[in-house]
Amino acid sequence: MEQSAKIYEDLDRILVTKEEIAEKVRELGQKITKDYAGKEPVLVCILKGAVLFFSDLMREIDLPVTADFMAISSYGSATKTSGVVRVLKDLDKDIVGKDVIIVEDIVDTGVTLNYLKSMLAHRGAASIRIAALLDKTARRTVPDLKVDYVCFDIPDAFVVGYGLDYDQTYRNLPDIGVLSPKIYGDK
Ligand SMILES: O=P(O)(O)OC[C@H]1O[C@H](OP(=O)(O)OP(=O)(O)O)[C@H](O)[C@@H]1O
Ligand code: HPA
Repeated sequence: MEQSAKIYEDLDRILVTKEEIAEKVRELGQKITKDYAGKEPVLVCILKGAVLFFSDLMREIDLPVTADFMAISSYGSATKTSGVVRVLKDLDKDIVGKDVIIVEDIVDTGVTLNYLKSMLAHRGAASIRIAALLDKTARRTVPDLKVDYVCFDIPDAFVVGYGLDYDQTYRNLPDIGVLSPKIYGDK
């Protein structure tokens, strides 16, 4: 871990190791393979945070999936959601009649996914489910949001690594850790 030693110094602790991530992602891939047997789901990656989870998860799904990408912006400052969701890059293909699985790195307040789910539902998808790597339920402000697949429930702390960032940094950590509050102060 020589290469990442410097950024690891900014963590209070490691929350989920890369081995634990790999195991859960494998299990989730197998579950989705069973649940969608006979179907060809569209996996929608929500950029940028979900990109590592997405690429690992799709390799664990033994079905003819297709992949599409959407970029959105919801965070006002680096650590606080603005509550306003903007689409920065839309899907390439339409999803009418498709079984869609939205792949996200983290559900925090739930505002982003709630918005995305209803937007994609309005476009006529046959079904929409959410697969999230992390779920921070303590911060939920959208209590009705159903998160169909979750790898890890986590406590209310700002986390980075395996795709998750603070100010666009730390996404390349193989593990997920709690960022030391001294790094972000009151941002
Ligand atoms: O449940 P919420 O409170 O809405 O927060 C979750 C959203 O916040 C993060 O995105 P971010 O805007 O940080 O973009 P990124 O994926 O590019 O890091 C994350 O990827 C979710 O999309
Ligand atoms: O804890 C978090 N870390 C990184 N990005 C996030 N977006 C919402 N919550 C988080």
